[in-house]
Amino acid sequence: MSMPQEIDFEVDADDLSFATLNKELGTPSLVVDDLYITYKVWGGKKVGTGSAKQRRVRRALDRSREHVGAITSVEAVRGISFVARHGESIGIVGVNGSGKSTLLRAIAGLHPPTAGSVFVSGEPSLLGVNAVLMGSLTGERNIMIGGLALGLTPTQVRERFDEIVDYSGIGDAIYMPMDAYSSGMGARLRFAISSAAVPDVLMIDEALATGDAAFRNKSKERIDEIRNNAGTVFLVSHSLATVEAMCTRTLWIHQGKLVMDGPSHDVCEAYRAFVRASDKR
Ligand SMILES: Nc1ncnc2c1ncn2[C@@H]1O[C@H](COP(=O)(O)OP(=O)(O)OP(=O)(O)O)[C@@H](O)[C@H]1O
Repeated sequence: MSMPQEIDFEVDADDLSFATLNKELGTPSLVVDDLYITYKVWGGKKVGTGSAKQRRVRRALDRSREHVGAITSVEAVRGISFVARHGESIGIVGVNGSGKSTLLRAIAGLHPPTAGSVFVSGEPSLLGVNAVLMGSLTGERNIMIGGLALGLTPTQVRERFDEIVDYSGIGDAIYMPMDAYSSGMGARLRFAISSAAVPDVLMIDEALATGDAAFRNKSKERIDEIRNNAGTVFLVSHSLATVEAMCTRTLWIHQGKLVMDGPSHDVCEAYRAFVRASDKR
């Protein structure tokens, strides 16, 4: 799919109608203020253009740079600002490489901002449960690891163990290494662990995409439960149907920028139209 360099209908944060979006919502749970995340990639740059002979001469004249290696900057998130409130479930959509996961990881505190800030009220719980789980270990061990990452004590994890296994519905597979799970089984267990603590801020990255319809219904109930307990849920997904079903509000990220922020239906419609138009080009 070809991509335009810039999208010309960028939304100015000042124009957003928070009054409509946040009707009956709680106080802010998260403030992202002019956030920039830049990755430094070593050796990612093209060595040079021109003929092979020209490149050899250039390398001969520039030995020191060759040994140091080139550094390429990837600006994955470029000046994103928004406020999330208690009781909101927020979808994040955008094409591959638009910066969705990077934004989520920054919210979880896994990436320090290059510039700007992320303020979180209360305990931002997920904090990378996906990141801490280990495929070579059994589901049972991963429940303990994930539970501890959520801030539960070992006793609390043991108390909730049966409930997490029941919720995931994976049965005796819990005693097998997670590497042996199908993607759907892995997604179910990750979701069951991530949401075990009814966290203040739950972040879900594609985890629901592989679940079946029954599991998606269960996930929606759990998301609603977290929202009813004044939590905030973020969901990154390529499934617009899932985002529309689960999220009250959606952010559309493109080339690291926030291009639209509003009710899920409106944003998903606009994004669908953009993808259709891009496909035709
Ligand atoms: N660890 C990394 N090191 C260098 N560049 C990275 C790293 N992770 C992501 N990027 C780059 O940052 C940009 C945003 O990537 P990100 O994974 O956040 O996008 P995404 O919208 O989640 O994509 P997808 O839908 O494909 O999962 C891309 O250009 C990607 O190549």
